[in-house]
Amino acid sequence: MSHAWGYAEDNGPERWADNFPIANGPRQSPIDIVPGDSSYDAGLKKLNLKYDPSTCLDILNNGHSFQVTFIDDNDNSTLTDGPISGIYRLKQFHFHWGASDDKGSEHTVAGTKYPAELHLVHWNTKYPSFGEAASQPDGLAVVGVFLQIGNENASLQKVLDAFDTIRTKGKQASFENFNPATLLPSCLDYWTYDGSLTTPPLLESVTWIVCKEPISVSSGQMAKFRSLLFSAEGEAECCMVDNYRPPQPLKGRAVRASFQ
Ligand SMILES: NS(=O)(=O)c1ccc2c(c1)[C@H]1CCC[C@H]1[C@@H](c1ccccc1Cl)N2
Ligand SMILES: [Zn+2]
Repeated sequence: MSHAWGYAEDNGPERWADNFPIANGPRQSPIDIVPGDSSYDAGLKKLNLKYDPSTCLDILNNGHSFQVTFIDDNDNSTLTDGPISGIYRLKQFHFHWGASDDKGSEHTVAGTKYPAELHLVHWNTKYPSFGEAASQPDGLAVVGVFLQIGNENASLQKVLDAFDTIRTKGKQASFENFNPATLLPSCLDYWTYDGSLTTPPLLESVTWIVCKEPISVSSGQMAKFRSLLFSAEGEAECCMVDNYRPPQPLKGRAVRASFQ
């Protein structure tokens, strides 16, 4: 029985290929985005993100990160336009972060790491469910937003205030009436490329949409992220930090920019 994947020495990103050979596939994520190598595409539309706070359901410590999950049986919270066609529904958002402010993001920009990265996960409604979409090359669209150290982020604080109820793996609590649009930067310029989930099962089904402009997070708020645990209640405590995969080979993929 293979032990579960994680981010430790014995089950981390360098070992994922043992159980998930697609880890060495042609369209793996994240990547290092080199702005000078990206090509401006005038055909790329502006992102159209329409989120209804009443679709916000709960918050969960899934043992790899924490996620806020949304009701996705209707088109009340969607992503349209941008680099995609059709309607993609918001399923969940989650973050990746480091043990210190000098690392934590999954994507990097010309080698620069941010202390954290937000992922808003959407699935293509041409497929019957998230699970079905996750196995299709055009099934998912994830909007990535970098966090940089600065002023306290009041919107993010609403999420962090729920952490005491989900400190350990498997803990879940109701989390309602939150508008994830309040976590987006004011400028929605983006880079886009074809990639994958950044954790097992590493499915190559993601259109990545990475915002150029970061949002702010205070050092105190970053400390709150690091108060979560990978471990379940009653297990030896293991701080939830460094839950990021490093950049993967581009393998000839184009990275397009929505801005000049
Ligand atoms: N970092 S990321 O944005 O590339 C990302 C986005 C969505 C999902 C994942 C990672 C991983 C995380 C745990 C489960 C798996 C996936 C999933 C969840 C439940 C059922 C199936 C699957 Cl594939 N959801
Ligand atoms: Zn993620």
